[in-house]
Amino acid sequence: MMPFSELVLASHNAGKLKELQAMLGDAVRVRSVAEFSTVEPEETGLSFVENAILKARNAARISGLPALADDSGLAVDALGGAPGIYSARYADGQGDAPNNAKLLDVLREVPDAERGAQFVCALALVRHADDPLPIICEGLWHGRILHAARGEHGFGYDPLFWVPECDCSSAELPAAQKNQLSHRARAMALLKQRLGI
Ligand SMILES: O=P(O)(O)OP(=O)(O)OP(=O)(O)OC[C@H]1O[C@@H](n2cnc3c(O)ncnc32)[C@H](O)[C@@H]1O
Ligand SMILES: [Mg+2]
Repeated sequence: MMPFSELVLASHNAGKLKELQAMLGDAVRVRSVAEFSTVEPEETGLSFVENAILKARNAARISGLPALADDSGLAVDALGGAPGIYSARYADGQGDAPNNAKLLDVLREVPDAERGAQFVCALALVRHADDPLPIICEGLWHGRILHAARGEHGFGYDPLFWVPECDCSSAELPAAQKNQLSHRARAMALLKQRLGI
C-alpha cells in the first residue's frame, strides 16, 4: 500500500522526469518540484545517495509534500569511476552535448576492451523534509562507451552508452524498453517493492 497519495519529483531534468513518471504510472499523483521553485539545490554530497537525499529534503521542504529524488550518472572504468556524481557538471555545467563531446575526447585512445562503464541511479524518498529514515534504492546498468554518438531517444549520455544485451546504444532503445532495463528502472523496481506497489 502506498503510504501517501501525492509525491513531488525532486528533479529539474526533463528526461528523468519523463522516465520516473512513466515508471510510477498511476500509483501516485505526481507533482514537479518546478511548480514550487526553479532554484536547484547545490549538490554538495560526495555520493549519489547523499545528493539524492539532499535534493529530496529540499523538495519536501519547499512543497510540504513527500518527495522522491534521483541522483544518477555515468561511472567509466577507465576513468576510475568519473564523471560519477559530477556527470551533469562534467563540461562545467554546459549541458549534455558538451558533456558527451568531452567524454569522447577523453576516451579517444582507450580501446574497446577498456571502455566498460555503468550508469548509476540512487533514488531517495522522504516523507517530509526532516525524515530520519529516507528510503534509498540503487540501480546499476552495465555497458560500454561508444566511439561516436548513436540514436535519438533518451537524454544525457544515452547516445554514447552501448547496451550489450540489446546490441544497440541506450539512445536507440524505445523509451518503454529503456524503462525496463536501465539503472533507473532497477532502482525503481526496488522502491516499488519497498512501498508494496
Ligand atoms: O539533479 P536533477 O535536477 O535531478 O537533474 P540533473 O540532470 O542535474 O541530474 P543529476 O544531478 O543526477 O545528474 C545526472 C547526470 O547523469 C546523466 N544521466 C543520468 N541518467 C541518465 C540516463 O538514463 N541516460 C543518460 N544520461 C543520464 C544526466 O544526463 C546528467 O548529466
Ligand atoms: Mg543535478
